Amino acid sequence: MSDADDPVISVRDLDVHFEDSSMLNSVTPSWLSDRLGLEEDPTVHAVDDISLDLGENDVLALVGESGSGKTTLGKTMVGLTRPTSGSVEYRGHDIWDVREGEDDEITFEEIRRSLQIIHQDPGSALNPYRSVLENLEVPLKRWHPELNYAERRGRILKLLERTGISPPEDYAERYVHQLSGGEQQRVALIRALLVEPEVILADEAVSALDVSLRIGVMDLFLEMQEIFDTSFVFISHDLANARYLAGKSGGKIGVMYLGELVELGTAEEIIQNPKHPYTKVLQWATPELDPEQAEQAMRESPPVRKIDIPDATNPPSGCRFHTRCPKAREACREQSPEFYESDSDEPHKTKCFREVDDHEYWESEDLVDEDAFEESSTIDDSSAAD
Ligand SMILES: Nc1ncnc2c1ncn2[C@@H]1O[C@H](COP(=O)(O)OP(=O)(O)OP(=O)(O)O)[C@@H](O)[C@H]1O
Repeated sequence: MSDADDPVISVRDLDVHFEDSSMLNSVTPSWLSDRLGLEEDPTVHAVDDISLDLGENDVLALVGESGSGKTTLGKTMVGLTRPTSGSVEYRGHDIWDVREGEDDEITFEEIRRSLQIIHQDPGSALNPYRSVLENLEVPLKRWHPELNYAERRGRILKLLERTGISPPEDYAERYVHQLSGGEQQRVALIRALLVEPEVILADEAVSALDVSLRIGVMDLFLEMQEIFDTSFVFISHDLANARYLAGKSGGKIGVMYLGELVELGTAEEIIQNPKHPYTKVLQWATPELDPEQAEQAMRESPPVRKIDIPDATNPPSGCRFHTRCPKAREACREQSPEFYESDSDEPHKTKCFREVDDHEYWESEDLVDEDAFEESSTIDDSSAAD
């Protein structure tokens, strides 16, 4: 973070829970739920007890498997999802107090403008029946009504050119469906940038792109971040993408597991010196991070126990990863670890008792037997890192 004293977004003790409205629960009468052992109105712990800051011109890459709470955390950070408890502040103002008129020092409109989102499917933010120019005029008309048509067009053409969409006059007249996936994502980024936001939440924004196009779009994010001084919250299930973005921008990687932030640190710390056993699983499942070591590692068992991935409606007691962790001991089942500062030169925090030399973890009984590991030939990469 560029200025630790003045975060743009500040998250404190954040919980976001949902009532489970899955089909099975919503259509099952209560007498049958009882028989099937389904919990009535089970609560999904999408995000639990997370605190973090996002500074100016900062990059935070959130990684973790599907359902770990990345999107929920990101959307709550930009004011799209309401916290169940805890707070999310934009420049010292509780976003939901502002939204509900309890803080009128700034307007909610101002917050909405400052915190933008781009999605995995850029088409969802763009109207397919309008030209690129017409699509990009929408935010400018809303937020800069003082501009006339020629001024709007001038700004849009300049940004198209800057983001590598050339010739801009030609592309401005095209319809969205006439653009490639990479071009659509660039236009979605321009749409977000045109309102001069302070933070852009990019939710799996490169996942749908061909591998060859991903680097180009990530480079564009980095270039735009520098030019516009915009902070990025970048969500990805892929540790390699997270490393690329956070590493090149001097940002951080946050690793999530079952609704909790389990490790947070600079990209190099997370990649070169991972502390949490779950981060080591993600690293194992991302061989492109270090192809030389990966070849050896793939011959060994993955560092995770062979069990069904727990459910966010009923997270395990104590450390949530203890049911899969190869290092789990009795203390992990009984107590929840705090977010301990790791012993390294760069900022690095880990939610694991192994960071505390004199923790009773070290004296408690092992929970793991040798047969409990995945066969390396049968592990499903998508379950480890998807
Ligand atoms: N509106 C909602 N109502 C009920 N449950 C929800 C809702 N939104 C998310 N969840 C649940 O919250 C948990 C976290 O979901 P979330 O989408 O934040 O995870 P994620 O890490 O972004 O996953 P993915 O990569 O699959 O999008 C999941 O169990 C999900 O099913």
